[in-house]
Amino acid sequence: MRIYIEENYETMSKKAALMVASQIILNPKSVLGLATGSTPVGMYHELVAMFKRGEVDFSEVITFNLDEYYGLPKEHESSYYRYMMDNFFSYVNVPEHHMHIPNGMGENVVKECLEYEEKIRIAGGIDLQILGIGSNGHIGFNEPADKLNVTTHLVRLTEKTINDNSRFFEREEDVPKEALSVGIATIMKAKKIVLLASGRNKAEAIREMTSGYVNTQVPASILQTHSEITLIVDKEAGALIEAI
Ligand SMILES: N[C@@H]1[C@@H](O)[C@H](O)[C@@H](COP(=O)(O)O)O[C@@H]1O
Repeated sequence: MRIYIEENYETMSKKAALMVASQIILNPKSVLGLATGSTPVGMYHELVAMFKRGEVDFSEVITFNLDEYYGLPKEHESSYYRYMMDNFFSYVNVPEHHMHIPNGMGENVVKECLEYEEKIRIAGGIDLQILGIGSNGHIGFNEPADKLNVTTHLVRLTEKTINDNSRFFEREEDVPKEALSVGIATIMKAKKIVLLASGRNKAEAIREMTSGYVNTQVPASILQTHSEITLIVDKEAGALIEAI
């Protein structure tokens, strides 16, 4: 595992944006796995700035988002579809038919999940997967559990995640209780993975995911078994890392 401990959120975001841009410059047809949450916002804004300066072109890039709330219309201000539009897609030239976000309103969830996996496979798999991390160690919406789902699935969110994510909703009871998420193997099959974390409330999760042990109660810990994983954290999130 490559670990970069950055001075602050801004330098973390710039480094992540440079990694994405280099990937696209080397392979303009790259398939990107994208994350939401507050952590990658700075990276997206940096990529938009690079695009506006003509430093990176997304016209052949294909994207797959990790997850979406179940039962939330995509027009809802807190949907991950809206997040992606507002922070990234509306400002760059990823063709619309190249953008993929799980459909949280599909009538047949099982079919929806199978089709999502199939689309990733047909695209040739993910070249570069961007991840954030939940304060409980979740990646995508793969929540701590005794068993982890391998492929895209419907997941019941934990109280911790509902509480953490309530800041994006008017009231905590408005946070959907379920979500669609790609699975652990969907993530692990990515050729390269970059995980970002910022702030003191991620320090325990980062310590656990770099502990040298795989623990399904900290889903991100499985990333230690990936051969091309880069962790970019700010000083606060990296404060408890013990072994490098
Ligand atoms: N499903 C998303 C994750 O993909 C994200 O990594 C995590 C952390 O979010 P934040 O960056 O806002 O702390 O929260 C959400 O639950």
